[in-house]
Parts: sequence; C-alpha cells; structure tokens
Amino acid sequence: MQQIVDDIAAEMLSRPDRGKVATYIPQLACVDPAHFGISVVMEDGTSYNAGDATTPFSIQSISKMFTLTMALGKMGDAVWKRVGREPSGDPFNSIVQLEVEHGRPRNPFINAGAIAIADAIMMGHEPKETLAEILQFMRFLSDDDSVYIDEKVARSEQLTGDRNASLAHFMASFGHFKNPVDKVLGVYFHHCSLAMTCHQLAKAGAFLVSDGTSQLINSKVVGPQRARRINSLMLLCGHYDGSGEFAFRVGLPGKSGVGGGILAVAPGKASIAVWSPGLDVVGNSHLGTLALEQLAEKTGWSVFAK
Ligand SMILES: NC(=O)CC[C@H](N)C(=O)O
Repeated sequence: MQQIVDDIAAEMLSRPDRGKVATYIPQLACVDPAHFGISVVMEDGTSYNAGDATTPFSIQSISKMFTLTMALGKMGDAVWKRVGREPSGDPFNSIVQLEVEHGRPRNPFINAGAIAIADAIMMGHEPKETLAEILQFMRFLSDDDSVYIDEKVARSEQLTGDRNASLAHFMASFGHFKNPVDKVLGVYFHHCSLAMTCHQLAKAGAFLVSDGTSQLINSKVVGPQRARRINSLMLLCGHYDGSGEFAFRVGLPGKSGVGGGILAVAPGKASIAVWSPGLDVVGNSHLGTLALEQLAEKTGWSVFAK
C-alpha cells in the first residue's frame, strides 16, 4: 500500500493540469496549487501517507459530513424534517430549488442544507459553545488535539458570504430557523474553516469504514445503520452536481470541499483523504478525484466491485 500511495503522490505532484484554486473565498486563493497529499487509514488503524499528507488545509464542505453526524446524534430522524436526502443536481450554493421546496434543502451537503444543520445542532446555544463542541468532536475522531479552526479563513468567508447569507435568510423566511441567522452563519463559516491534514481527516473518517465504530480510537461513534446511511448520502450527494461523475469514476462514498480536499470511504477497507487545491468546474478537487480513481482501480475497492 505504501508503494501505491507513493506512486500516486509522485504522479500527482508532477502533473501540470492542476485545476483552479477557489477564489470566491479570498483566503483560499492564497493556497499554492502545487500541493498534493494522500493518507490511507486501514480498518485496523494502520496508515499510509504520501506527499503533503501532514500539511493542514481548509476542509470546507467536508465538515458538513461531521456536522450531519452530530445532528443525527442529537436529534435522530428529526434531522430529516429540516433537510432531504436527494441529490440536488445543482451547484453547491444554488438557491433555485429552495423556493420550490419551501425552504427545505434537498440534502445536508449543499450549502443551504449544511446551514440548516448548523441551526439544528446549536439548540439555542451560543456559536462559541457549538463551535467548541464541533472542534472537540473533530479532535476526538482524529485522535489529535492540534486540529483547529482557521480564523482568517472564517473571516474571509464571512466578508464575502452574501450568497450563503441569502440562502440562510431565505430559509429563515419560512420560519424554519430556531436561532438568529447571523449566529447560524457564524457557526457555518467557522466549521467550514476547520484546518486539518489528510492524515487527521482520514483518521476522523475511520468510523465510517467499520459500521460506525472507529477501531483507531476504539469507540462507537454511530450505529451500523447510521454509518451505512451517511455513506449512502456521501455517494449520492457528496460532490454536488459532480456526484454522478465521482461515483462513476471512483465508486466510493466521498465528500469534497472547495479547499481541494476529499474524504472517501471504502467500507470494510479504509478511510482515505486526498488534498490538491485546484478544482474542476463544479468545485471538486481535480487531482484529488484522479488520485482516488487510481487508488480505487489499483486496490479494487469500488463499492460496486465483487
Ligand atoms: N463546496 C464547499 O466546500 C463550499 C463551502 C464554503 N464554505 C461555502 O459556503 O461556499
């Protein structure tokens, strides 16, 4: 496995086609597109790293899988009153479906859905308390207290977050929000600004490899049915309007972020995190996807394989 990840990293580091770094969040535009990292954490916790696997990056929308997990833990199936479970087929920041569907976002991974989830997990608490809880959860899952929230990225996103603010106010107009919109947005922008390395992220995803129990931290995080459901949501909605393409090419549940990271899960086998900041046209990591495609091909880990 070390040879496989070394080969993939060497190729990805040298490729000239790197996609385009996100610029709509100014702080993300400062990231060097030359980076590439990969971390594979096997079910038993053994890990294989290559490239920039220990450099922190902005996990952005990958955080939405973890806030969904927290929301399910707090309110169980009541989560589905707030968000749906269908792929959107639209860009991650689209507002069009929200009106037709009366302010209930299609799924928890598009921006509107994740903002609704942020409102749900606050449960009347202040943003500071909710963020402390999210940070503690991420540190616990990754077994690493150095995970942090990058304030610069959060501020940068807040300053340019008119679209997300529109989504939030629009949803609030249907009477769905339980907390003030500005506080909910504060939580959302900050959890998107979590900075983690590929290795930390792959460790944090380990519970989805083995029916909800992370062998790495020896803890049951969710039950088997919930783990399966989170994986199915990642497969169908984890890459926005690129989810079909990702399933077709890689064949694994995965969640991407505009920081260029992707967390993918091969159930029963491994949790995998890749990072390359350049994105494709729908906002998913260009080389990250290619690296996962190669890894799935070399290992036969597609969920559709025998
Ligand atoms: N796709 C993403 O990673 C988008 C997340 C980003 N924080 C936003 O709200 O626009």
